[in-house]
Amino acid sequence: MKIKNICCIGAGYVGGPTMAVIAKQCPGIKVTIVDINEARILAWNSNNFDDLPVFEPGLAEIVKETRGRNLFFSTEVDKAIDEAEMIFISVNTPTKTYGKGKGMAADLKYIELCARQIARVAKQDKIVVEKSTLPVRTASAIKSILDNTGNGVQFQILSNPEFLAEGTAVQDLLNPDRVLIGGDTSTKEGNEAVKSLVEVYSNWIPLAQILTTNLWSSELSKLTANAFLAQRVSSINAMSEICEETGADVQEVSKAIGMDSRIGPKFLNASVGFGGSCFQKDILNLVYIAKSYGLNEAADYWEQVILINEHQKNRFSDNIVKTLYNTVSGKNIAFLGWAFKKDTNDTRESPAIKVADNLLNEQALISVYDPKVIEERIYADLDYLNTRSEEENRSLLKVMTNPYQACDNVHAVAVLTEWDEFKDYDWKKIYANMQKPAFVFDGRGVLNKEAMESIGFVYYKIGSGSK
Ligand SMILES: NC(=O)c1ccc[n+]([C@@H]2O[C@H](COP(=O)([O-])OP(=O)(O)OC[C@H]3O[C@@H](n4cnc5c(N)ncnc54)[C@H](O)[C@@H]3O)[C@@H](O)[C@H]2O)c1
Ligand SMILES: O=c1ccn([C@@H]2O[C@H](COP(=O)(O)OP(=O)(O)O[C@H]3O[C@H](CO)[C@@H](O)[C@H](O)[C@H]3O)[C@@H](O)[C@H]2O)c(=O)[nH]1
Repeated sequence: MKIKNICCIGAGYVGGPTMAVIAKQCPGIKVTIVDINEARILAWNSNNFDDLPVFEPGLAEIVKETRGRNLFFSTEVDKAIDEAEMIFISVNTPTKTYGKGKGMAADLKYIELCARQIARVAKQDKIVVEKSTLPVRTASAIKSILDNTGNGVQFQILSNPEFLAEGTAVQDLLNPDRVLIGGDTSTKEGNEAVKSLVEVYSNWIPLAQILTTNLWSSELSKLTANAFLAQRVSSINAMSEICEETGADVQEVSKAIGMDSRIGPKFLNASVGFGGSCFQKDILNLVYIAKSYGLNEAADYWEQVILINEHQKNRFSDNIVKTLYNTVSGKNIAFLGWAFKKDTNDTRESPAIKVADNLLNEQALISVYDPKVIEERIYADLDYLNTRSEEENRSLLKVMTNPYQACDNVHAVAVLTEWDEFKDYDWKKIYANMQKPAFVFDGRGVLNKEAMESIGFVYYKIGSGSK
């Protein structure tokens, strides 16, 4: 079937950019993104393109080009489902916070609601595409709901996991390493559905990069990819601690091992820990799946990736306390960066949150500057932890709109996100206005050690031994 009308349920970090790029590359397809969150849809429809709910380099330009042409944002979910031949489900699948599997399993309630809504509304055959990241075998649950509660129309389920990384979403979507499409390859209808989606992507992606598999391989490949990526970060972070004790430098070690073509140079940056909405959630989900099949050794193996990540965040804040003469009570610490990585306004699972919480427990006073994250978000992240009252969070932590103000008169500066602009600051000016000795804790390894030390800073870089 040649697709002319696509609906995407979920206008978030994945639904928004993914569909904007499909609309750009396929002017003949009408793409409607729907969401129950009215404020979010309003923001996507804003005439001020700085107000779009997702910040991604290059995204505003694409929305400007396509919105109103063949890209539409709406809260009319039923209407968009009814009109579309192909429906992407791109809703959130967070870690469960209640009941069986609490803290590990993926919460599929939003997925199920979408399936039931599609079944209720659909009056013609539809192709339903899983864009959200899902536990392996979710497609069978979606199919069961659709077939048992639908109006007798035929549904084909495809799995089309998204591999974009935030901050580079537009580039990743325009030039993906691969697109993965899983379908029911045992039936003619299943194969035809796969072909329809391949055709959509083939408008801009070479066929050799569009991989088709069975449904379960596709679903599991997404969890596997994230587990492998996060494992690399935890592996290099585990080495960073050994580097610090032995006088090795983790950046030199990364370079040395990355030049081995079997290892490769990417994803070897030691850091204060990985964040983002996916890695932790997806690995916990994988661990839960393995446990549910009784595969305890496999579960323990992958769980270690999370444990090292927790350790890395705690180790960073512990080092700040230890270095500041074992007390930060009443001391001012500036945070440069709150987002979980550069070039995004997303803060989900950002290591900055845990590091701040640890330091606030030690009664530190924190001033935060992030070029893209708004004050409201920072307080919401802290309040969500429920460690202390909202009033206390607001009195102990201040959000600044100017980095020099954030660093004014502080005892220490901590770099929590690798924003490029941090490298270009007037560090002499920052030094002059700080308490002495002036400490810098570089959790991202972005500043130049020699330059910082020559200004006079006591400079600590993650994974850099001083021995
Ligand atoms: N964020 C990423 O970089 C990324 C990358 C690849 C895959 N994923 C996966 O994609 C999925 C979506 O992630 P996200 O970051 O875009 O989430 P998000 O929270 O930014 O967006 C999800 C949206 O779905 C909406 N929604 C939920 N239930 C709905 C319903 N019944 N009807 C209409 N709208 C509904 C929410 O209001 C929200 O706006 C997740 O499964 C995630 O694991 C995320
Ligand atoms: O060498 C590295 C690489 C990454 N990170 C950190 O790891 C986290 C995740 O980074 P990244 O993977 O670049 O961003 P995400 O947007 O979380 O993307 C991941 O998660 C998405 C959601 O599933 C997938 O689609 C992507 O392929 C996968 O890279 C961030 O906190 C980074 O700072 C490091 O500390 N060191």
